Amino acid sequence: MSGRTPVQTRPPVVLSSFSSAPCLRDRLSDHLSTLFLTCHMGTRPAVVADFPSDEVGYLSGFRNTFSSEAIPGVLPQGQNSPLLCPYGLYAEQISGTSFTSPRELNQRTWFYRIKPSVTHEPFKARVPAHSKLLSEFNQSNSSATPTQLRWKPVEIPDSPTDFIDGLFTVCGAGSSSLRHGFAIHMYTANKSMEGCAFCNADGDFLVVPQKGRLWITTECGRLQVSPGEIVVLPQGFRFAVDLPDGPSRGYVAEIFGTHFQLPDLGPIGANGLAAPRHFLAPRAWFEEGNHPGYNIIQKFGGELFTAKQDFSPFNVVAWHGNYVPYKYDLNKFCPYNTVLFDHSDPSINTVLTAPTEKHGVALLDFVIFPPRWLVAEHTFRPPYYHRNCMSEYMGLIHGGYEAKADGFLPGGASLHISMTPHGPDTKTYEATIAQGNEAGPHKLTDTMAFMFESCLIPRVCPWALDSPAIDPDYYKCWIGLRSHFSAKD
Ligand SMILES: O=C(O)Cc1cc(O)ccc1O
Ligand SMILES: [Fe+2]
Repeated sequence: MSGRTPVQTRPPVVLSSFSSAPCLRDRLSDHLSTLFLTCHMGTRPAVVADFPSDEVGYLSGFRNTFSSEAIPGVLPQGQNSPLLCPYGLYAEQISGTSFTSPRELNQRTWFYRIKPSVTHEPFKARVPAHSKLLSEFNQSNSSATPTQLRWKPVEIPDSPTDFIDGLFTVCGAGSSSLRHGFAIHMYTANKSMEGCAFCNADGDFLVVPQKGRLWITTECGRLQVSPGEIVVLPQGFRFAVDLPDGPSRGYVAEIFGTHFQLPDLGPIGANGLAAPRHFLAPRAWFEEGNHPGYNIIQKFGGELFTAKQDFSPFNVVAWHGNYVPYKYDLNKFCPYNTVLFDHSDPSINTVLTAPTEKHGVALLDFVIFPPRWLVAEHTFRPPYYHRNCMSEYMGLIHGGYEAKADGFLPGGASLHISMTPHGPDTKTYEATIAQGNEAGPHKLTDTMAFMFESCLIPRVCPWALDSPAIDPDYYKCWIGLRSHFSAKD
């Protein structure tokens, strides 16, 4: 993938004309990357040329402690908070866990930035308010329903809509203010965010783009995320989403009070599933100069607040720490499965898990159903019929899903809440039985479905239940299942 395609991304930044210190860009040393030079030499163009390519653009590893500097020598050595930081930068820490969290869980990052993020006018309720975001679920704002729910892909709007305006909550449980729970959102958007950055004070976003790439600028640097990849934007990070392809759609899981981890591998061993080195964090990248009227849009308690400032928040010249945004390519996942008989539980393909305090019980598991070989003998190979104490929200990135012959489309979704029965539709059942025991090895191709699975029971938002995308006939996909019973086998 080339990261060098010119595209309209961030709006122009007016370069500072009053700085008494030499401008940072005049102090670039020779070995700066071309990438950096493109963005920062000369008068800053209205077009930012490129986002990083996967080959060179990122730092690799899950939960590593990273260091990154856009100008060599900027990172203070030997301490976090020198009286004067190199190049006259401000030191600022972002804490993703309490100061006293155990060391193996503790997450924080130090930013070295041109101005600290506190330099803004007071937060005010955003006008117009966003009416379709929730971060606390109760009887007054959402419904509990045990029925099987399915949605067709939501239409992408014609009117100009950016990532923030196009985000809407589907369902969730718990509360961001009690630091326990989750929300599932979708977004449909068609234009880049302009003159503003988003900051989610409520929780971490795990974004699953289904259509259209997302070019995401964060305080740690920039990430290019394509459908088939996911990105985690942790609580409190400021970010802006550009849409180089225009119309875009995707899914978002938001978790309150915890962060994602890699699952333990148990008897699988030391390797397999998602490899730590395939998680990619951005390299330091910054914008310099004045930007009058820049808005920070903060989601706090599910409501949006805005604060004005006169500079871009993407002014971090160097950083170090282990609390970072990151992306992961689902095609790099190494799936495990049954090799002789029976159907493995879907937990076998967990990419990331957000734990609760109960061992083995997830606040939110992110599980995928990637292309893979099916080889099980004398086995009903599609997902079994089941009821689960956990709740299952599913989405489809591309292709088809093995349990549904039709009706579950890329960009669509389903929700099977705790103990609600579900499983393969009638067509899938009949076709599988028709193959008989002689089915040989078969490769599932052109598919990438996923599931957000939670121990909490989500309530569904009224606009999701009333949506024109809801499939009122979903239950009919099972109604045709006939009795094959015969008292004599
Ligand atoms: O319901 C679903 O389609 C998800 C799912 C898949 C599977 O292979 C086994 C159990 C399960 O819940
Ligand atoms: Fe299921």
